Amino acid sequence: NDQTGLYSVFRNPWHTPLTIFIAVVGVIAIVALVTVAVLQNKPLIPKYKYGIVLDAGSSHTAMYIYEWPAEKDNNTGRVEQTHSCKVKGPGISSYASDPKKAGQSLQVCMKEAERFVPSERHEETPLYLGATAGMRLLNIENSTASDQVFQAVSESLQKSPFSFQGARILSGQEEGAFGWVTVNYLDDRLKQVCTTGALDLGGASTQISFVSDAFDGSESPNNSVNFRLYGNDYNLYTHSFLCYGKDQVLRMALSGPGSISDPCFHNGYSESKNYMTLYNSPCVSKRKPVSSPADFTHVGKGNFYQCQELVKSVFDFTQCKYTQCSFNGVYQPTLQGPFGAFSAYYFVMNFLNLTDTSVPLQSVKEALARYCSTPWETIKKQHPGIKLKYLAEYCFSGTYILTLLTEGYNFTSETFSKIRFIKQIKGSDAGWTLGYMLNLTNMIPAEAPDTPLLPHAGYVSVITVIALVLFLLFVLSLRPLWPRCSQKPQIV
Ligand SMILES: Nc1ncnc2c1ncn2[C@@H]1O[C@H](COP(=O)(O)OP(=O)(O)OP(=O)(O)O)[C@@H](O)[C@H]1O
Repeated sequence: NDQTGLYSVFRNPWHTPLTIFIAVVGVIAIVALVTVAVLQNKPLIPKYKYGIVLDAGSSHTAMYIYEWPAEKDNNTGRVEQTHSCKVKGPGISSYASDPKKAGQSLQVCMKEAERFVPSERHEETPLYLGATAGMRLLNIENSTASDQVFQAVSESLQKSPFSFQGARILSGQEEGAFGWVTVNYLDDRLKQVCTTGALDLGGASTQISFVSDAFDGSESPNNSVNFRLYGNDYNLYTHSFLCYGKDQVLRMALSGPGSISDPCFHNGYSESKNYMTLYNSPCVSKRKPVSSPADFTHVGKGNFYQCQELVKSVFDFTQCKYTQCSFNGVYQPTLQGPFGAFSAYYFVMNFLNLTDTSVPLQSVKEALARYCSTPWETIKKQHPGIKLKYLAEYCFSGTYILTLLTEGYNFTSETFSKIRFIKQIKGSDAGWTLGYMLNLTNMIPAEAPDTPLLPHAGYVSVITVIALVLFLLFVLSLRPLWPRCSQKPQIV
């Protein structure tokens, strides 16, 4: 019949119930496969965990909040600083005569932490307080007062909703080593053989830490720290010089020869200062003159080269019982690799516009010499927004930094260019706090964690391509069932 004949002519050979069925099932299977692949392996909605570290330094206390994806505790480079808070007032060691105030001073930052860490995470968030050189000095001077300060800050931190893990003094070695861990963790260097050395300049101590092929720890075991991180063994050289932070060195330089007319301060600078406050530190107490007036006038004369000589006088280069030393008879192996210099190294060199280490060392010194010889009145006019105490000290601090690096640690004009002055790396402050937390939370495994073969997008693409190929093969395998077109026209 005509109607059947017409239908036969225009009928698509694929439109048989079987091919339609195969096609539908195939498409559903691919969609299902890809959906499962996408959903199964998709990163979960970020759920973060938190850790808080208080850095109780000699000049001030700072709070750092770190966060990391909850399911990735063990992966390198995933812990980030999400917030920091500067505690108002001086460092906790300055509250020796009124310890309660040390505890109270932390409260504003702790309240801030309560807002930054989601409340459902408060209870499980570890909170640490580590104290550095200021408390080391107070502990030497008056251990009862130091205990009382710790008692007061611990009581204050126990009141917070976080999981307080204790307050303690870090040894100089820990401070240096954890600073090195922080820099290398943030730089993603910990899976590599070549690491970055760490230079930290605080108010009361300074640390140098680096890996050197020439150092196996045998010559000076006290300077050796061994780590096994991500499957690599590191033998780190580290040393902390107590009293060689920039505030204490300033006292030493002031109480040394030429203390009243000071080449490290600008011409025209003149301030009345108190001898008692100058000498109330174990770093300088021995230098106190037998009979000194209550006050003295500190007058600047702005001369970099004389300042350099004065600063050099605080280092002892006369004794060394090892093959080589930095200063004060402390062993130091040959410098190796790039270095990151942070804390006061950065604050000072950044202010002086001298962070570019591709500039020859001689030109850096000349620039600093020009700055030091600028009259105090001009300096004040040029930098109206800067805290006067810092402003007055930049000439001294810059001179101390260059002298420490070159005369103290033996950086040459060539190796000076390997130093990077840094404040932060990828948004996290360089300093010991991150390394300290990573260590205490066991976040850096000794062995390298297994990494997935492919990134997520690559994985989904591979699954999709394989699914398509399988589907095509399946359809081809059904070839015998395919409807065939008749060779002859159907119209009779
Ligand atoms: N913007 C700035 N300009 C100049 N100096 C600064 C600035 N900010 C801080 N400082 C000083 O830099 C020094 C180092 O500061 P930092 O906070 O790193 O040390 P700290 O932790 O108090 O000392 P330490 O580690 O020895 O206990 C201190 O003397 C501090 O007063």
